[in-house]
Formats: sequence, C-alpha cells, structure tokens
Amino acid sequence: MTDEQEKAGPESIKVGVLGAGGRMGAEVCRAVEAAADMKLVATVDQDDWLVNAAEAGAEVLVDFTTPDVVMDNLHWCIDQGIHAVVGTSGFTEQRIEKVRGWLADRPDVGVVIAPNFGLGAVLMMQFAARAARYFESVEIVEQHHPRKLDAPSGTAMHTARLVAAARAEAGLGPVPDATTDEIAGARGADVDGVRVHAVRATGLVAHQEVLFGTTGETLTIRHDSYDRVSFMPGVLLAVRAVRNRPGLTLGLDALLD
Ligand SMILES: NC(=O)C1=CN([C@@H]2O[C@H](COP(=O)(O)OP(=O)(O)OC[C@H]3O[C@@H](n4cnc5c(N)ncnc54)[C@H](OP(=O)(O)O)[C@@H]3O)[C@@H](O)[C@H]2O)C=CC1
Ligand SMILES: O=C(O)C1=N[C@H](C(=O)O)C[C@H](O)C1
Repeated sequence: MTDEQEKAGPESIKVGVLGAGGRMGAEVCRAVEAAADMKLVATVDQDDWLVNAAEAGAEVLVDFTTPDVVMDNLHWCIDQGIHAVVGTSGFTEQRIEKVRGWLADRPDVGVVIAPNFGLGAVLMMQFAARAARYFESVEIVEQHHPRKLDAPSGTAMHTARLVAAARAEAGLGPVPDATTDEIAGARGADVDGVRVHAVRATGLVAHQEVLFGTTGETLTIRHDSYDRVSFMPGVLLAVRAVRNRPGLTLGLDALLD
C-alpha cells in the first residue's frame, strides 16, 4: 500500500482547500499533506468548480480566499453539509449573523471562523482584552505585506472590538485625544472608538502592536508572524475539531481551552 492509499483510510479527515493557489492556501495544502490523519482530496482556485470538492468527498473545506468571495463559498459549504474552517478576513457582525442564519437550517454542520490562526496572535488578543480596562489610551498598529487586499486586517478589527468591549464593561469613556485639525487618515481608522493604523511594506508578513497608555507608563503587546507556517498548527487544530463542533465557533480560543 502506498503512503497516499494509507492516508485515504476511513480514519483520515478528507480535506479540501479553497484558494489553494494562494499564499495561505498553498501552505495549508502542504500542512494537510504532511498530517498523518488527513488527506487532501480537493484543491479549488478561482476558475475551478466548487462542486469538485463535494464530488471528491471533502468533509472539511478550508477557505483562504478573498473577502468578496468567502461568503458565497461558505453558504455553499453549509448547504452541502460540508464543515468549514475559514481564515479569510472581512467578517463583520452582519456577516456573522448571516452565517448563523444559514447554520440554523443545517444544525449538523460545523464552521470555525478565526481572524488569526497563529497561537501567539490569539494570546496577543487575549492579553490585550485583559489589559484594556486598566489603560485610558489604546491604539493598534497592524503591519502586513503589501499584497494584502484589506485594511485594517481582520486581526486588528477583532482586537479593536475586544478592547472596546472590555473598556465599555469597565465603564471607561472615550480614548483621550485633543486632535482638531487632522489631515484625513492621520489618526488611522476608528473601530468602535479604537484607532487602528495599517502599515504595508515589502519584507513584512503579519505583525501587530497594541499600545496602551496611562499616567506615567505604557504597555505594548506585540505579535509577529515571520512565516505563514506559523498559522498551520491552528488551522490543523480547527480541521480536527470542526466535525465535532456543530454550529459556529468564532476564534481559536474555544479550541485551545
Ligand atoms: N486567519 C488567518 O490566520 C489568516 C488569514 N489570512 C487571510 O486569508 C485570505 C487569503 O490570504 P492570502 O493567502 O495571503 O491571499 P492570496 O491572494 O495569496 O490567496 C487568495 C487565493 O484565493 C483565490 N481565489 C479567489 N477567488 C476564488 C474563488 N472564488 N474560489 C476559490 N479561490 C479563489 C485566489 O486566486 P487568484 O490569485 O487567481 O485570484 C488566490 O489564490 C485573506 O483574507 C487574508 O487576510 C491570511 C493569513 C492568515
Ligand atoms: O493577509 C494576511 O496576511 C493576514 N490576514 C489576517 C488578517 O487580516 O488579520 C491574519 C494575519 O494578520 C495575516
């Protein structure tokens, strides 16, 4: 029996990758192929038919495509009864509500959507949420490679929402800022009252700083992904978990506890 035949055994999780030719998709294909308990059964790119993934028997589809196509992909997966692990950015509250609606009709299907699959990034967000109540000032600086399509990053948006929620719970008011005469964009984007700055530069992969300030001190929480391999343990963890987690799981946090 060849290695491939052995991996196709009934115990293997049959995985398809959407956006397989992209930077993340290609890395996911390599990680799935290297995993002893998974088999890569379908790779789908822009001009391929999604139905091929269903015909190939994919049980879990991993989506690293683009914010403009991910919703159609996800709707199709749920309709087909295929579990989904989604890393693609662009998930607003409205999008999440739509996904919940689709899942209400297919309670057997599991979907994991994570703004960041890097373990360090997940901890960075948790630490930021924990620190938020103690500091009157906070700003987020995300830094990425220049071929990234969206800004601010999904990670930065998610962090800003977590920090804003923690501030609100602690009864903190608006972040102090006396700026009046501002050139558009100079103070970054306002995400739930938290300023987010997006840097794009060749040489970067994915990085984020959360800068907190209060009287006489600052705290900086920083995470760096230097290589997309950093996201793979989180992706594989989600692929292994999603079949046994019907409904929507947001973020890796619940899978790490
Ligand atoms: N959650 C996380 O941990 C991470 C999330 N990301 C997110 O993942 C997404 C992808 O990032 P990245 O890999 O760098 O981007 P890429 O642009 O390298 O990859 C996107 C891929 O999707 C393909 N694609 C476009 N439309 C479709 C479609 N309809 N069906 C199938 N495939 C399609 C593209 O093909 P073509 O090139 O032909 O258009 C391309 O190969 C982004 O939203 C990014 O923010 C990235 C890193 C980590
Ligand atoms: O496009 C990327 O590269 C990344 N996208 C995700 C995001 O938007 O947060 C995750 C990570 O930052 C890498």
